[in-house]
Amino acid sequence: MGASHPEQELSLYDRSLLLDLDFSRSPAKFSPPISAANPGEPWMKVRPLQSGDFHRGFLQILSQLTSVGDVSLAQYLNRFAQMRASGDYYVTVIVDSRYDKIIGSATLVLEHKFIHGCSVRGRLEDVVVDDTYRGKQLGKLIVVTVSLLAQRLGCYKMSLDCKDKLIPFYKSIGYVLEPGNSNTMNIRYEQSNSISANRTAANEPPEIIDPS
Ligand SMILES: CC(=O)SCCNC(=O)CCNC(=O)[C@H](O)C(C)(C)COP(=O)(O)OP(=O)(O)OC[C@H]1O[C@@H](n2cnc3c(N)ncnc32)[C@H](O)[C@@H]1OP(=O)(O)O
Repeated sequence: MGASHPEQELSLYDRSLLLDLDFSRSPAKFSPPISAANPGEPWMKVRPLQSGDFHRGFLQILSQLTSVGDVSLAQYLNRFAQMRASGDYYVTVIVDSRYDKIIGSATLVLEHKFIHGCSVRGRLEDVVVDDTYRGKQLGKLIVVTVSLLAQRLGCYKMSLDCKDKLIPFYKSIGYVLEPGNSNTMNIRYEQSNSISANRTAANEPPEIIDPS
């Protein structure tokens, strides 16, 4: 596993944003204390998603959360480049450097608004920890990391959708069910006739493919 030229890899966002996050601002309790800068083990790193993470099992770990589908390297790199160019996607991963493998991930998406004086809201998406590493505070570590990042980036609030059984997990990190305002509603669409379904990796713009 691992990319052959990691020094040429692109980072989704500026890694230095993670180094001075103040974990004492989070209501989450860590025992022993850990942070994004010091995750507790020398072989563990918390960092932005990189262009080479396709080869480090990033999509495989997402498949422990939901269906990923048959995503090619070209599709991964195109999506990575789109997210990077937008500046609104903070996909953050935990790496086990002993095996050069992704073991956890969470995404902060920034939603730009006109309301509240052109404010920015954070959305917490796609939280997952590799099943062989669960129960070791890594879920809390990655969620607190992106939640503090949202605060650092000026979000006025951060929201998430989750299954009922995970409510205690998110409550322990400071998320609350707001009375009268805690419903998730969805409408699901057939993908077959959508514009994006017809935009395959082959006919997407080739110039945004990263060389690494
Ligand atoms: C916004 C979203 O993306 S929601 C989707 C969340 N992701 C998933 O459901 C994917 C599958 N599940 C996972 O990847 C993991 O179980 C995670 C990310 C939910 C938790 O990761 P872990 O590394 O095991 O969590 P961690 O060790 O930090 O546990 C923190 C606390 O939450 C509790 N907890 C963890 N998972 C669960 C769970 N499934 N149900 C209830 N409590 C839980 C732990 O007991 C622990 O409690 P403690 O602090 O009192 O000891």
